[in-house]
Amino acid sequence: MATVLDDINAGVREDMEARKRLVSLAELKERALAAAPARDAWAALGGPAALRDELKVIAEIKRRSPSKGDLATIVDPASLAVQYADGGAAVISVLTEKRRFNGSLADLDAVRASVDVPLLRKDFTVDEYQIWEARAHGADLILLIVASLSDSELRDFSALSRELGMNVLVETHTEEEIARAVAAEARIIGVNVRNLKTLDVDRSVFASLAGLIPAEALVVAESGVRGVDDVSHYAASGANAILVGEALVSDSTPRERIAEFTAAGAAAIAARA
Ligand SMILES: O=C(O)c1ccccc1NCC(=O)[C@H](O)[C@H](O)COP(=O)(O)O
Repeated sequence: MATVLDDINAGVREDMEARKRLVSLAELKERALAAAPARDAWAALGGPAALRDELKVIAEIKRRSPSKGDLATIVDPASLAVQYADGGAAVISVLTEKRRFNGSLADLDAVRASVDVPLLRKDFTVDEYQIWEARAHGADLILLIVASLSDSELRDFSALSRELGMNVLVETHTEEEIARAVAAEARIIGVNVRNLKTLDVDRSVFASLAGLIPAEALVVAESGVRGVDDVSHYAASGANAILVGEALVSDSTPRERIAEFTAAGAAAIAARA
């Protein structure tokens, strides 16, 4: 039976084929190679293990989700991104998937023009075209979801992203997926506590898997942050960064929220040391 993730990926492929008819891969490559160099998302998220002294926040611009429907009316993603940056977000994630999340590359362009922090193009990457597209639109980091890709795709897409100067957030949800991410030499590994096949959110998944990730890799806890208790839980369980969508887009003071999450994370990390 097809899962939610299968359906999303099928829609992503269809939409991408339509974009390919408007902008060829050759044209996209020219644009990507002419773009300003990518910012260092690895360093922004803490860099080498010895330098990681606080919890970093990846703040997401997320309009809608398959699990919750419409989350927020984001009239101006650029001004939301400025609030995220002012609050201290290390990286801003922009969901560009159209059908299920109501995102777009126009959102990514608007955010790129408004802030200088590294940007994650948050999409369901299934084709190298999307990687060239991410770079052409100013992204610094892309998402690869292990559950959607073969080992060779994982390796090839990671290599291409690195060649273009970008970092890769490799997303996992199980022990086996972490082993595959490590084998692909991922340097930034996310554990998404949302099961993308069932949409269940189980925050305990993070603590059960984070310890399997090698110390050199940056560990990102993805999804399920609703308040400071969740932040403290993830930081105490080994997160170097958290990826937060819903809690920020549905808050009237996202800047203050990010500062609050950063402080809660720092306290939990200090207690862990
Ligand atoms: O958010 C969903 O419902 C969803 C469903 C299917 C595939 C992916 C989905 N979300 C992508 C994400 O991983 C989240 O946007 C991200 O981790 C932030 O999560 P949250 O803070 O819980 O909004």
